[in-house]
Amino acid sequence: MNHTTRHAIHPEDFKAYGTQKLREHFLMENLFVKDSIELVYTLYDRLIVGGVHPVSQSVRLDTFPNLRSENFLDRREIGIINVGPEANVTVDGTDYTLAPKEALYIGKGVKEVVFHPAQTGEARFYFNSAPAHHTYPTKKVSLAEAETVEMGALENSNHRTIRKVLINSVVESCQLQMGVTELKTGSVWNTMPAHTHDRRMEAYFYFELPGDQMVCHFLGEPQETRHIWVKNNEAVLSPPWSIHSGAGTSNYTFIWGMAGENLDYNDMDKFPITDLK
Ligand SMILES: O=C[C@H](O)[C@@H](O)CC(=O)C(=O)O
Ligand SMILES: [Zn+2]
Repeated sequence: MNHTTRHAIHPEDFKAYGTQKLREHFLMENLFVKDSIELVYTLYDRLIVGGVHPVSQSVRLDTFPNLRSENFLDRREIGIINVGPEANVTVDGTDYTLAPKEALYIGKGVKEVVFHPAQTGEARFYFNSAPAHHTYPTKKVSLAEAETVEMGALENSNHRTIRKVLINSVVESCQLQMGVTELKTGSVWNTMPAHTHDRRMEAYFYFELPGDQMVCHFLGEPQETRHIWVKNNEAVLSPPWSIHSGAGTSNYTFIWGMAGENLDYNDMDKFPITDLK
C-alpha cells in the first residue's frame, strides 16, 4: 500500500497557485497500481481517496501509520465502487460480488477487507473512507437500488443520469455519501450550474473516458475559478469553498463522494452560470 497526505488549503492562498501547485494539491493521478492499494489521506474532513488494482493476487486493506489503529476500519467507514469488470470483495469472511459500477458500504469495526482479481479483465475498485463513530451494517447497493435522477439537456451539453448510490435513503452511513453520474453521448458538462456546499467537501473520480480524451475540471471559489486537465481514472479534490464541475472532450462517467457536517445531498448553493468568473 502506498499513501500520501494532502493538506487543506486556504482559499486566499489558492488564488496564487499555478498549474503545478494546483495539480500537486488537488489532482490524484496513478490510483491504480498492479496488486497494490494507492491512497490519499486528505485533511478535508479526513476523507481518504483510494484505488485498488488486484491483478495477479488478492489485496488486503491494511491499516497505515496515519490511522494509528489496528485495523483500517476501527474508526472509519468506507464506500467502494467497482470501476472495472465484475470482481469480488471479502468482508470479514463474507464474499460480495460487485458487477461494474456496483457499490459496497462497509461500516466501522470490520476487521478484514480483501479485494480480489477479476475472472475476466483487470479488477479496479475506487473508494472513499471517512471517520465514523457508529457502526452501520455493511450493504451492497446495485445501480437499480440507487436513487436516480436525470439532469440537464443535450441542448446544454449536460444531459446526465445521477445515481445516488450511497445516500441515506438507500444506505445508512455516518457521513459518507457517494454516487455515479453518467454523461449521455454528446453531453460533456457535469454539475452545471456549478455549486458549493460549505458543509461538505467532495472528491470527483473520472472514468469511462476514452484514453485520448480529457476532462477540464473547474475548481475554486465561484468568482475565482481555476482549471485542471484530468485523464481517465484520475480524481480531483474539492474543498468546501470550491465549485466542482467539468467539461470533457467527450462524454464520460464520474464518481462523486462527500463527507462533512451533514448527509443532506440537496444542501448546496448553486451559482447562476453567468455569475462565474
Ligand atoms: O454535490 C453533489 C455532486 O457535486 C454531484 O452529485 C453533482 C453531479 O453529479 C452532477 O451534477 O453531474
Ligand atoms: Zn457537489
